[in-house]
Amino acid sequence: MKKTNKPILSVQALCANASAHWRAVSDITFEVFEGECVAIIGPNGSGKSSLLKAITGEYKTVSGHFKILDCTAQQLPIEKLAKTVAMVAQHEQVDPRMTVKEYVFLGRVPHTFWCSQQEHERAVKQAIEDVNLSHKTHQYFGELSGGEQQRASIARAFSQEPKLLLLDEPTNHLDPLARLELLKLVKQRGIASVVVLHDLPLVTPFADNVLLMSQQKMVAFAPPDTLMQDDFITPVFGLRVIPFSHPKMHNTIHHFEAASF
Ligand SMILES: Nc1ncnc2c1ncn2[C@@H]1O[C@H](COP(=O)(O)OP(=O)(O)OP(=O)(O)O)[C@@H](O)[C@H]1O
Repeated sequence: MKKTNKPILSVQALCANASAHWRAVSDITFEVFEGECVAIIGPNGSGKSSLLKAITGEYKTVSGHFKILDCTAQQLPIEKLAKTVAMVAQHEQVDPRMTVKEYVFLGRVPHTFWCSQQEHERAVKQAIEDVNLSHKTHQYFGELSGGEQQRASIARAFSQEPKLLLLDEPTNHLDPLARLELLKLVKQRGIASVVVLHDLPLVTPFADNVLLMSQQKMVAFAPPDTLMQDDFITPVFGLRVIPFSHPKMHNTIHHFEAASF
């Protein structure tokens, strides 16, 4: 279907360097529209985190470009960029002596001079509720379990109320139900999101489009039903895809097994 609105994120033939001697990602082209979720998949070391770092500007664009809200990184004022994009990295550096509330409040920093204290409080409370951490609001970050820390980081990103959410392996440390709930919540929030996922069975129910990476390059960008096929998955992951119909939902779900068995 042809889309009429402008993408929140548009990436065209992007190549980015981590340092003068390291090409982090090459030949990346994809778009994310409002309310859409894109899953980035690929084996360890295929460049998924590097791609997110290229989009946040941590890695230097050497050719091609990316646009956020139709502006290049140079055109977007830093305050607007801070309000627009929220990122949860794989390993967040958080002061363990902050309470959950103090930490989630950091998501409000880009909005400091634009919203009332009431508005900040509302956004923080809602974000903490959304990730089911209300009962830990006043607990220190360092006293949370790994999964709870992960949820607090997501709440920090939600409280920022961004237009674009970048999540690097957000389901790490989460129990099976919490994984499903988190991805459902990201979808429900309706924020354009780009999410690195290792858990392949979660991709089809969650993602509108999938970006498959191998050796720091994009292999394909397509909807899950197109991409979750042996032609794409086996050469990259060494896995065979077994699609079958969900007995109640009547949609396709995918099972994966080693191609060598
Ligand atoms: N600054 C750098 N200098 C040299 N190599 C780097 C640098 N940054 C990343 N790499 C390498 O680039 C490759 C891709 O790293 P990246 O973290 O993007 O992979 P990934 O797909 O996110 O992996 P994982 O699934 O294990 O998290 C890795 O082999 C990594 O060692």
